[in-house]
Amino acid sequence: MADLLTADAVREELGRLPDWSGDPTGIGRTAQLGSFPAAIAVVDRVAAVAEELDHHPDIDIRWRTLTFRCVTHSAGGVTHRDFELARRIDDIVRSAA
Ligand SMILES: C[C@H](O)[C@H](O)[C@H]1CNC2=NC(N)=NC(=O)C2=N1
Repeated sequence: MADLLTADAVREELGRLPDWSGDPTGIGRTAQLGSFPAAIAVVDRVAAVAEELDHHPDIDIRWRTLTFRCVTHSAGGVTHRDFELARRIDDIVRSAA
């Protein structure tokens, strides 16, 4: 099981990810894409990465605004795997924007 990060460690990692906020119970970001199909294309790419990492974000879809939340359910909080996934989500959003 992956190790839970402390509140300090979560704060430090969040300092490197300006679009993300959160605490040891979860981290999240929103992303507004240009259209609903563009948002769904991002979700599709995130799905592929989630399968690759075997780590899956919670995703809320509202027209062209996506909200991602990352938490390691099996650990009951935030781990390094959530930050790895968050960075991969940022890469995808960046290349789609
Ligand atoms: C069996 C498989 O590794 C687990 O169920 C994985 C799948 N994806 C997951 N994703 C997230 N975010 N947390 C988990 O605990 C988790 N567990």
